[in-house]
Amino acid sequence: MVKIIECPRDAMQGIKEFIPTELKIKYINQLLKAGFDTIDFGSFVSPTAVPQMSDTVKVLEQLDLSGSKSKLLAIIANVRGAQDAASHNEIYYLGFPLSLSETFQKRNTNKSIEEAFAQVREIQSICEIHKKEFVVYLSMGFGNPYGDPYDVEYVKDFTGKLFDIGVRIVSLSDTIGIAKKEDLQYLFTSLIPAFPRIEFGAHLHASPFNAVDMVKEAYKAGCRRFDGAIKGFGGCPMAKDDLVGNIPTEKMIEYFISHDINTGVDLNALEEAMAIAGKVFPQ
Ligand SMILES: CC(C)C(=O)C(=O)O
Repeated sequence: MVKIIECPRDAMQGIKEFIPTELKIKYINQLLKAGFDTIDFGSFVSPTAVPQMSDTVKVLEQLDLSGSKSKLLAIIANVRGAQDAASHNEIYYLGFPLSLSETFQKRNTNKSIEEAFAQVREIQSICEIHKKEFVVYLSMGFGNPYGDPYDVEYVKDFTGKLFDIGVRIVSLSDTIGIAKKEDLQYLFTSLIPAFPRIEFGAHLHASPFNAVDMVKEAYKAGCRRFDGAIKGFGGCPMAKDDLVGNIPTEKMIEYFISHDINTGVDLNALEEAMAIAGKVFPQ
């Protein structure tokens, strides 16, 4: 069994033209019928920084969770966002991107890694108080284009610090799609045995041509938690001008089905969601 985290938030956030709230609601409600483990549905971040996500609360209010086995995840970028998100009972996971690259951390949040880590500490305790699960995304998890220090020992050390403050889910995020198969293999096979009490995930960005190969490599290396977005839409608008898409969910599912690996996803409901995606995203 693998956990599939469908990320309409990541797919939508970089689109300049505002997607009508009603259409977002319709799309996410269909995704909720498809049986994904989790839906990364929105973010509690500055509407100036990410205007597309400014209607996250309105969207949340109209989501139909009855009968859905999916859990909702909201991305947050600071303590205030965490408090806002934690006040909503429907939200199960808070997800915080913490960069392994000092340059990207500053560019993305105007904070140093040390300052961001102090926020992680506070958010961890907010999650404990509000009984939320906390997912830390290690952005630039496979290296960075800025020449900032990076190697597997550095990632291990970072993960150890997160473990020490109580974090139990860490998702390695290939923010700009630079991971190679060997990196996935090396990183997951080093981290998973070193931290048996942490659930590791893969939030990959890749071209449609090598997306499935990347998933395959991460799976072989022991990863069981995978983020994706239907048709590979999306990418991080803070990282690059030309977005590198998400892993196309339907391709990932095709791969798992062909290897008899259960995803829990209902293919008919997925197909219906893909039809709506055609209206949500500019082609
Ligand atoms: C917030 C994280 C998960 C992200 O979208 C990324 O790093 O691409």
